[in-house]
Amino acid sequence: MIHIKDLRKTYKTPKGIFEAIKKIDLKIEQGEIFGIIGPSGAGKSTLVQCINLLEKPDSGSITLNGQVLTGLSEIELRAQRRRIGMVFQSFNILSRRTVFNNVALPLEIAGVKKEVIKSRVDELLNLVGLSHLSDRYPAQISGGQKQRVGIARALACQPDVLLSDEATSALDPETTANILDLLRDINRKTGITIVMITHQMEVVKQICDRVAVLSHGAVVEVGATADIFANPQHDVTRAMVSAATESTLSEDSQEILVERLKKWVQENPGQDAAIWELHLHDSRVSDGLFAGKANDYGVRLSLLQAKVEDIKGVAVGKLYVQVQGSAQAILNAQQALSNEAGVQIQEVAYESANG
Ligand SMILES: Nc1ncnc2c1ncn2[C@@H]1O[C@H](COP(=O)(O)OP(=O)(O)OP(=O)(O)O)[C@@H](O)[C@H]1O
Repeated sequence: MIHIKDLRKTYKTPKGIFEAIKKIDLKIEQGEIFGIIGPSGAGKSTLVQCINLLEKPDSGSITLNGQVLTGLSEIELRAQRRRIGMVFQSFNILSRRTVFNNVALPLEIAGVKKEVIKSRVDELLNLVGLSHLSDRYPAQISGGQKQRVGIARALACQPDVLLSDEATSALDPETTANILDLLRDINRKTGITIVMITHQMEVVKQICDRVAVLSHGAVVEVGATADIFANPQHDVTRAMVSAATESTLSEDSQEILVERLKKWVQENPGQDAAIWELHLHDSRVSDGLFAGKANDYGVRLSLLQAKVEDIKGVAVGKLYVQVQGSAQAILNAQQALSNEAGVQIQEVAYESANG
């Protein structure tokens, strides 16, 4: 659908040539919601500008449904731009036009007949849930509603792709979730391909089928969202996944738990006890841990705290457990769980019977 091949883009700076995009190769399939994520400065905006034809790459190509977009004349570019609907972080809607007239604008520019515009805009406002606000001005609607106008306007000319550039970054979490639900709904109803450029792993987690992780102008990892969350390979991805699935023990709870751990060891001579933080990346942990395997190693596990989410069918999160048994049994269990069950274990506290 979209094929980005060997894309490179440099900028001239007073310090010399800066490689904003070193080399990007990506294939985005028809009908999918594809996320492009990366930290600040990774090259996301540069990539968006190359895809929407506002920046000319130094080399490489971008093909949309078989049509090579790079290397077109200005007139050809103008026509091709209509095939890509853009949604922006700052909404970019016109304050002097009503909701209806904002959505109608691209159709007016394209020279579409008035009655066709009316029915098309009505249909779009219905799709984004804004029919009742069609006569309002931007100052009279909320941020989330403004973004709905932006989405309806982006879809007006029936583009092949919806390119969302940080569309939810300025919105609160609840409104973000509503806008993401709307985008997923539009994707299901119309089959349109959606490319989500974002620095928020939350966005990827909620709606993207696949994701590419960008760092320093290159794709460092690409795959199905569930796989990326379950088994992140690159440091940048790991940091982003970890931040998005964060669950930590507060200092207060940690103190209380450590006190309890000490007490337990005093009351149970010859036994050690520890608190482990387990990083859960797939369902193996439930088989490997709570289905009784821990018993095989002569330790007892009890759950202290857990934050586990289902991301496209994969359990991702963190568990805190208390583990009790002989020093050797705890060590054996730790090694077996990390080696055989692939569970990442970090020791938060350890109390030994020997003091
Ligand atoms: N016109 C320009 N001239 C020189 N350098 C630029 C220009 N535009 C971007 N850059 C540099 O290219 C790199 C990538 O920038 P870009 O804006 O594409 O990153 P980004 O991932 O979108 O970051 P952010 O999330 O902060 O917007 C940055 O180091 C930036 O300073």
